[in-house]
Amino acid sequence: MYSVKELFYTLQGEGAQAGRAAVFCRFTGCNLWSGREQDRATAVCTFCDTDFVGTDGEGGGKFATAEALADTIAKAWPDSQGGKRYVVCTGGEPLLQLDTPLIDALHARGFEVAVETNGTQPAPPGLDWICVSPKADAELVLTSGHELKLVYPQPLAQPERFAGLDFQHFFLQPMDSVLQRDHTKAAVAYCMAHPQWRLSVQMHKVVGIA
Ligand SMILES: C[S@@+](CC[C@H](N)C(=O)[O-])C[C@H]1O[C@@H](n2cnc3c(N)ncnc32)[C@H](O)[C@@H]1O
Ligand SMILES: Nc1nc2[nH]cc(C(=O)O)c2c(=O)[nH]1
Ligand code: SF4
Ligand SMILES: [Mg+2]
Repeated sequence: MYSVKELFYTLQGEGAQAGRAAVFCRFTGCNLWSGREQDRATAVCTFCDTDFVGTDGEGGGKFATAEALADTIAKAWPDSQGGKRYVVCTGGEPLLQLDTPLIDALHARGFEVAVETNGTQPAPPGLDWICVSPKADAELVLTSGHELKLVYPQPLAQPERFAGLDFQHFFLQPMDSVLQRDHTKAAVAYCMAHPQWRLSVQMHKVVGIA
């Protein structure tokens, strides 16, 4: 059984694949925050910008089998020609639910499968794109992948801690909050001083899409 908060077609807004059309499958639940505002201050991850509680979002629901969820994801892809089908599994924490049967079912329907993860869980084999976003107070177990995307600033998770890990791309993503403009300035300055790192602007928020 898979529990999905929302499922929709949009453009990837973050990281190296920004601008690419994708079906987003947002799984319910996270191991670093309950999702309730009254628990935020005491959570391991306190800056989350996402509602991942329940199954009541656009396209959300409970799916009894990998085939049923993969069919629904395939239906969200347009009929138009060209380009590789792309699905981004996110959440909440997708690696609490994403498993080999679902990856296989998505591959069988012609999808490249990407994941956005906090890196606290091992990844099942076969993923085509792994984005790890470490959180200061959570142990990082997933130390390789395609991109490491650090929300910045996190005083107890400096970029230096992650710069030597086995990733193809290193991004700083300014923390969205009332201080977003200051965070962006700080991230720009860090990337200019440390060219290994690139800036990830959350493009979907700029252009006003989901
Ligand atoms: C909502 S999370 C879901 C996936 C997974 N739980 C994770 O944390 O990577 C998706 C992405 O948004 C980032 N994110 C969450 N809150 C943010 C914020 N306030 N500002 C910028 N990025 C944020 C996360 O670090 C992650 O890269
Ligand atoms: N457009 C868009 N791109 C995204 N990239 C990562 C997202 C996420 O919430 O995981 C996200 C999202 O919520 N929307
Ligand atoms: S780990 Fe990801 S989904 Fe969980 S609270 Fe943090 S940003 Fe949100
Ligand atoms: Mg998001």
